[in-house]
Amino acid sequence: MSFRRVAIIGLGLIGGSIGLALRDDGLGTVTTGYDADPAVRVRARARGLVDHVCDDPGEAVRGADLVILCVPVGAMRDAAAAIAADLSPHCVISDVGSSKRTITDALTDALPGFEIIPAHPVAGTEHSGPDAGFATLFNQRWCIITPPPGANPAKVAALVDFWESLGAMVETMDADHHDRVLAVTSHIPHLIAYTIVGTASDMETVTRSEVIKYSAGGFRDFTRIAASDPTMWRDVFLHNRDAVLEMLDTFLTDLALMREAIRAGDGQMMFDTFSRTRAIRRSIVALGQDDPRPDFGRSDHK
Ligand SMILES: NC(=O)C1=CN([C@@H]2O[C@H](COP(=O)(O)OP(=O)(O)OC[C@H]3O[C@@H](n4cnc5c(N)ncnc54)[C@H](O)[C@@H]3O)[C@@H](O)[C@H]2O)C=CC1
Ligand SMILES: O=C(O)C(=O)Cc1ccc(O)cc1
Repeated sequence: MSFRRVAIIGLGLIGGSIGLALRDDGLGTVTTGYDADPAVRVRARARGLVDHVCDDPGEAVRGADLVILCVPVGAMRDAAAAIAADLSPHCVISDVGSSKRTITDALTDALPGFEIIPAHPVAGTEHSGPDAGFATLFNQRWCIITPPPGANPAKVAALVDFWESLGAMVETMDADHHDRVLAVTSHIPHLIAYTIVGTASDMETVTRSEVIKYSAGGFRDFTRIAASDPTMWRDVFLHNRDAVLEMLDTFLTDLALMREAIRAGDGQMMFDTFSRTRAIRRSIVALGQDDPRPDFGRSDHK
């Protein structure tokens, strides 16, 4: 089976990118969309993010065989409740949220009896909103699908095909495992970036203009991440709390070891750690998993 009518709820960076990628896929998929913000709907129409931008969530999902919720993690439950009465009984409900356990539970609660197959494209940028999306966002990027126990295998396979048709590479895993993996590979790195940029701007002995003027490559990379959407990231930390706290404890232990090595002048410890981490970066590049977007990995990008 394949999805002929796809409804996208939330027409920001991710929803808009899915709509644009579907427009370019040549499969004739019909797309509808809705966003709670009227100004976003205006921009979505102007950019042609979907074939039909609707002013009502029910109208957007009527007749759809795939509905994808592309709203902040904390808005998933309300977005699901707003479409419940208008969903076709056969349709698949999915999402793109950055954490998976609480979303799965919220969607299962809000939409009893529907086929819910959560997903997370591990692809994005620090930009958000209806002008941020682009059709190639998912090319060669991973999309993790977290089918709940008992999910219909044919519908899971159709969702895998769907993401592959957008250019993604697909992996399936359990929602709890997803949340622990992403806590360490995405959520804590964002937390570190938000914190270090905040620390630098709060310092009394270094002025804010010096921070901006002399920011070296590493700090500039942190400022890009720390420019990510505050609503989205607040929701990620509220919803992936347990996994983030668990990984954060491990990270703080390692950071304390590093502080001790610096205090004690233990160059060997630092050299060994930095050599190990350099090897990880080199494996990512060798696998072609560094960012394929032009200029994206450069320290002087905007
Ligand atoms: N930004 C990124 O790099 C990535 C984000 N994600 C996930 O994708 C989801 C969407 O993120 P973005 O597209 O970046 O956010 P965005 O802020 O660009 O777009 C979200 C849109 O949802 C709309 N919205 C909020 N509540 C709504 C509701 N109840 N009903 C309908 N529309 C509603 C907002 O008006 C906004 O236009 C989030 O759950 C996020 O965790 C996943 C991968 C990457
Ligand atoms: O901009 C970046 O570097 C990102 O890491 C984008 C991103 C943000 C959230 C996700 O759930 C997945 C990818």
